[in-house]
Amino acid sequence: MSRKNQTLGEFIIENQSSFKYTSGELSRLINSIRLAAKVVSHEVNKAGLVDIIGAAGDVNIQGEDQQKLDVYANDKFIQTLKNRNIVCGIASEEEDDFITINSQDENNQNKYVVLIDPLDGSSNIDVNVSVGTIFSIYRRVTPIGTPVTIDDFLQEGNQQVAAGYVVYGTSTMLVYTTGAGVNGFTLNPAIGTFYLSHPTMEFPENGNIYSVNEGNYIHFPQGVKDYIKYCQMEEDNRPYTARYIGSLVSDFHRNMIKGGIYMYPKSSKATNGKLRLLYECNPMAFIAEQANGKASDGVTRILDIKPTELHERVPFFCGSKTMMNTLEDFIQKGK
Ligand SMILES: O=P(O)(O)OC[C@H]1O[C@](O)(COP(=O)(O)O)[C@@H](O)[C@@H]1O
Ligand SMILES: [Mg+2]
Ligand SMILES: [Mg+2]
Repeated sequence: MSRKNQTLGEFIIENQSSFKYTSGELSRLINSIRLAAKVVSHEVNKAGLVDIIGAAGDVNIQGEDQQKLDVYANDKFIQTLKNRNIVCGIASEEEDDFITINSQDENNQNKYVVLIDPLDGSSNIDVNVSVGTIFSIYRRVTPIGTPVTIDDFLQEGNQQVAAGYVVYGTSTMLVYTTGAGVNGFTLNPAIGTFYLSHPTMEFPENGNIYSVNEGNYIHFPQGVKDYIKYCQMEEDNRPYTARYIGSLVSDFHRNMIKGGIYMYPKSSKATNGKLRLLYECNPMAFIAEQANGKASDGVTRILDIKPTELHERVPFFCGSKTMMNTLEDFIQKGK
C-alpha cells in the first residue's frame, strides 16, 4: 500500500518496526533520544517567547555565542542520556571536554558513547527557521568498568552503531539508521508519539538542488568555484536550484527527499571548513550512505577519516551520488 493512502492507524508504530535490527540496549538508547527530542521540540515550538530565545551569555569551545536553546537542548539530551544506565560517556558540541557517566564503577556495564550536536542551525533560532539535533552512537573501545578515555570518542565514522537527527521544522521528525537503512518518524504532538511516516528513506541517484553559502564563494578552492559555476550554467537539466537554509539538518533532509548536494567547503577564512567531524559530518555521512547517498571531504570518504581531536572540523560534501561524483571530479581537476 502506498504511503499516501495509509491512515494514521496503519502507520507502523516505531516500537514494532524500527528495532528489528537493534539490540535491546541500543533500542532503549534510541528511546531516550526520542524522549529528549519531544521535550526539545516543545521548547523549540515556543522559542518565540522571551524566556528561551536569544544568547545565553556564554561562549562555547567553538568560540560561538551560545544561544539559550543551544544550552537548553544540550542540558536536556545529556540529562536524558545519563538517566538510562546505557551510556558511559557523552561528547557534545556545547561541552569543552567529554562527560564520563560513572564508568569507573566496576559494575557499570554501560557500553555506548554518544556524540551530539544538540542544536544544529543556531543562527536560525531567533528568526523562526528550522533547526535540528544530530547524534552519533558508538560502542566504547575501553574495557567495561574502566575509565572512559578520549579513544572511546576518536573512532572512525565507519565504527558507528547508529546515527540520526531530529529536524524541528513544520513538523518534528526523527530520522535514523542502525546500519540497515534509514527510517523517518514524524511526531504527533497531540499524543507525543512518533509514527513511521518515511520508511526506507533514500537519496535519489541524481538531483538538481545545490546547498552552499555562496557568500563565501570568493574564498572557496578553485574546484568548488568551478562546480558552482557548472550548477549555474544553462545546459542539460541546469541551471540547478539554489537552496540554503543555514541548518545542515534541514538542508540535508530536503536534499535526501528531493535529491541534491550540500557543501560546506574549506575556505581562506575557514581552513578546515566549519562543520565538526565527530558530531555533524560522521552521523550525517552514515545516514547518507545508508540512504544510497555519498559523503566526503571532497577527496576522502568521511567515514574513513581518523579523528585526532574532539571538535575537529573537516570540509563536508554530501548528497546524491551522481552530483557528488561530478563535484569530486571538479575538485580533482581544480584543486
Ligand atoms: O552560516 P554558515 O557559515 O553558512 O553556516 C551554516 C551551517 O552552520 C551550522 O549552523 C553549524 O551548526 P551549529 O549551528 O550546530 O553550529 C550548520 O547547521 C549550517 O549548515
Ligand atoms: Mg551543527
Ligand atoms: Mg549546534
